[in-house]
Amino acid sequence: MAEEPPARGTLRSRLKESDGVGSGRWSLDLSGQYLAALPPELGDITELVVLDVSRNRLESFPASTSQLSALAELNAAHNILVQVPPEVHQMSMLACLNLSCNRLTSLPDEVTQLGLLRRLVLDMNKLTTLPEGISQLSSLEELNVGGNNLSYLPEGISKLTKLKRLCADSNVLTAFPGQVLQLSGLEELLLNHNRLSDLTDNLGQMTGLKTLRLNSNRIQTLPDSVLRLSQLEELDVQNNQLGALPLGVGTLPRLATLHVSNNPLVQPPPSVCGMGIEAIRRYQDDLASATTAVPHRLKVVLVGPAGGGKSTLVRALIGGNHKNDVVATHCADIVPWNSDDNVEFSLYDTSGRGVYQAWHSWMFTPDALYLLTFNLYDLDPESSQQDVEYWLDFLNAKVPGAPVCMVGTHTDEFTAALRAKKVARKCKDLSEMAQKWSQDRGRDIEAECEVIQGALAIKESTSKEPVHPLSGVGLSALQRRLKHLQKLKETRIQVWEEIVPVSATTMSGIPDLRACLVTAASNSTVFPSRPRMTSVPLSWLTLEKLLQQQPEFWMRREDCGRLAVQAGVPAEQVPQVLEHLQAVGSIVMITPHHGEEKVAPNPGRLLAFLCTLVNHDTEAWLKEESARFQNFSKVQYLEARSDLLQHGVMSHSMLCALTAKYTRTTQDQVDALELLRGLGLSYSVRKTPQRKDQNSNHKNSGNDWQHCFPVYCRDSLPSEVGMRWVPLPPVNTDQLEVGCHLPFCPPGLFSHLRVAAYRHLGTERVDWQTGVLTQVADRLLILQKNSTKDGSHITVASRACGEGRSSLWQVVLPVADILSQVLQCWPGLRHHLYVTCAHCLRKGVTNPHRFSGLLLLTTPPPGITLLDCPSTQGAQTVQAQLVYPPHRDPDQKMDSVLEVVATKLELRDWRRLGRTFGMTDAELDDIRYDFSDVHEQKYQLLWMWRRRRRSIATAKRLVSALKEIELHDLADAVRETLGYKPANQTAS
Ligand SMILES: Nc1nc2c(ncn2[C@@H]2O[C@H](COP(=O)(O)OP(=O)(O)OP(=O)(O)O)[C@@H](O)[C@H]2O)c(=O)[nH]1
Repeated sequence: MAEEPPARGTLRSRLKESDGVGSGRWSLDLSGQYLAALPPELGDITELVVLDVSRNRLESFPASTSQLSALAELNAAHNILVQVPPEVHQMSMLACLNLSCNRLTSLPDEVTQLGLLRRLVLDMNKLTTLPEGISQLSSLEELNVGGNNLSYLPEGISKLTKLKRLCADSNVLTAFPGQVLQLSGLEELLLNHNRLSDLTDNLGQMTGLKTLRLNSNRIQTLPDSVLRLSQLEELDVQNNQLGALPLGVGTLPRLATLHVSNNPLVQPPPSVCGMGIEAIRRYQDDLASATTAVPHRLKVVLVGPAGGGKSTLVRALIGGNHKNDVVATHCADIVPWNSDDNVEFSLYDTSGRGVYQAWHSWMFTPDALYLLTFNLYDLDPESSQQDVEYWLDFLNAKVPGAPVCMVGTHTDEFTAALRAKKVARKCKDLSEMAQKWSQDRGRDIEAECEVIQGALAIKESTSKEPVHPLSGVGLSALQRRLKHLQKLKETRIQVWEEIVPVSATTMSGIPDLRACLVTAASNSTVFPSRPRMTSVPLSWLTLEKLLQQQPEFWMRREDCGRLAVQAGVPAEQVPQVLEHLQAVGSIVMITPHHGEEKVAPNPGRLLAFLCTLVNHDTEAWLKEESARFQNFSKVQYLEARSDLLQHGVMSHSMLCALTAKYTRTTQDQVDALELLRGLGLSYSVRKTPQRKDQNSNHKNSGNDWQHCFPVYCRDSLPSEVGMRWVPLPPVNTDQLEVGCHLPFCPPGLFSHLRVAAYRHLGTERVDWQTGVLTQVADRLLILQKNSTKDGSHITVASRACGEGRSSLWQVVLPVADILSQVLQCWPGLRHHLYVTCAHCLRKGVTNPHRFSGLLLLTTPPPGITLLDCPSTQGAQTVQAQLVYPPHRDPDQKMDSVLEVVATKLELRDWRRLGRTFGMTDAELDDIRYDFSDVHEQKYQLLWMWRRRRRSIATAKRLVSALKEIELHDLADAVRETLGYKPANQTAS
């Protein structure tokens, strides 16, 4: 409600001497009183020098105020003035006028009579122009016209020679106001949030400039003349379209603050920019020493069904002749190719045969272009949909966000007369199949989002929840799931609409495909998050060479760091070099489900090694390789062969014989085994307990080891499984089952899980292609994969009766946790974890109720022992302890620990901690992009680390990571939260 103006008597009583008693500068503060009008008597106080009437409801001034001839400062900000009150024009002594946050639509010429004005603040109004006469305000030192609708600034500004600060933020300027170049005394120029796309080359004329803010425009180039701004202390060019910073920007002598985030920067790369001005300077020095510009480079991965024509296409692309006798690709090939357009390609030609798909999917990296190849002639609109979906799902699961170009081969097989028409028709069919896939997947995610949003709405609106599919699930678990789904929706593979039809026989379409690849190699829109680099520092090239010379199959990032030192690459650039080298196909970074990210410095060598262990025709292959088994007796050979074919088990000597070329030393063997485990292909167990022969020098020849390859396991269900694990739980026995529904189950996932969980699955196990039955802590545990109409279900289950029920989670949960970890190796995979209703399982219900797996992240509700079995509409119950996992003490504390770290961690240390956790810069950038809130960014970093590295993401590891980066106080805070004394108080 508007207030009455203060009574006359009270006005004078409010006068104050603004600069202390005796100064004679009388000031009056009438701010923030909801005044709708000023008292007319105000004009009587002619000695008034400072008047503050801001934060009222004033629409005008009383006429008497024109008598305030001594007024030097007037603050009328935050009112509802639609025009500058004419009385103000008479206040000829005004030096400071603040009319910020009103509703002014124009500035009258009369204002320009205020020749003594030094500060004019007009921001947050509705001004569309400023009068030319503004040039008469020759004393002006500060002009703030931010937050208006100005599309240009008047020429007269160039005459304001005393101007030190000009703010025109948040307007609609489309061109740089060149008139400011005349203002040699200008120290601050703020043009954030406009629509500037070009800057003038003469920017360097403003030699006195200390602050230049151009945040959130559309600027593509920062002129080199910026290097002449020798007084510049702060430069803000965030949120623009800059691809490069001028070489030498890091050497500006006074530059202390440089904001460049959210630009598609290639030079310097974003990770270097993120490390600050010093890192930029070092990078640019290094770049200046680059020999020549490097050609564009691109990794292209060919995928698609066997016989689709991938290898033939590779041959056609690189200019080889077509031969009909092409043999099916063995696993994969890596073919380098330099196109005539001086673009270097690494063509990764993968085999389409199912058996190899688990062996080569490590080659699927995010920054490559995928050529999905189909035989166009054989394509059938009815029957091929499933095939197309399989490949799109496969790519989407592994490399969400990657660009996919579909290629139709065998066009020569259509009869000449109808060829053009038929090819066009089939291309349209193929394109429609891809579109259908895209729409269906989008709709599925949308539907799930709606269920979660519904559950969130219920949670927010009522404290007593009605039953719904997600009842019982905690708020934060729901929010995280929603966020995850939204991410899945946004980062799906980018399937190009245009299909490229080719014939490797007649070479028709091949030039078009070549042109398409060349364009992709140089086009930043194909890889918006990682534009291609055309010049790199010399040290990067040296590091690439050093990596290629490494004999290892894969290396730790730390070891890459050591090579980087040798090559002269500064530490902060290492992540960027590795990402660049992966994008061009020179190396591959592999994140195993356990432990830290590894680097394959020479993918060709790694591939050659893997090829020694797999073949689509195992029997024929073993026969072919029989020369390798010369040292085996016939019995030994037959036994080894049968073990592999029957049980997927390879003896150590067999493995060594097959891989002899790559595993000469014991260390090679150790590395090879670690690699196979990291890729989820095999695990090793001791055949017999090791003999402790004290007198023997022969330590561990490895011969008592055997290597289990789940991918080789027999198809059929061993008969003993049916006997030991009957379909229905016996009387009085309960079954605890955690499952995962996968609408699409990528090849190799289930084998990978078995490898990852091998320690938990023990040695008393029976394996077959789709399952493991084992004994863990005296309990039977079954891990299975079942294919159903709606995709696949992976379940892990155990049974117990009586008191034994309480220990079921101990058996099931570790494997379920590993399943969650393994799923992370397929970042775009849609999956739903669930806990099957134990009541439904006991009754053998065909369609048992599945409680949401989000419950696994939720603490059990206190005091609840029974839950309704939803499939009986609540008529029957299920024990809560068979639905909710028990409290996990360390976990509980970890939640508080994460909260403490997220609160206390300084933002400047955030990235360093992330790197210590083994996260890539791209992942860290993703977190920053996804969460604008700083605390949430910090929390998400910790959360992601914990989810990823579940078993090793312990409080102890967190403490040592914090110490590693010298954050000792924070490490102490963590210890305190865990109930330990700070390090310096513990007894030595
Ligand atoms: N007529 C004709 N035949 C082709 C064309 N492309 C490939 N072929 C033939 O199709 C067969 C399979 O070609 P490949 O290049 O081996 O197919 P792939 O996709 O590499 O197969 P995998 O390596 O098993 O995944 C070979 O006999 C090729 O000669 C084509 O454009 N026209």
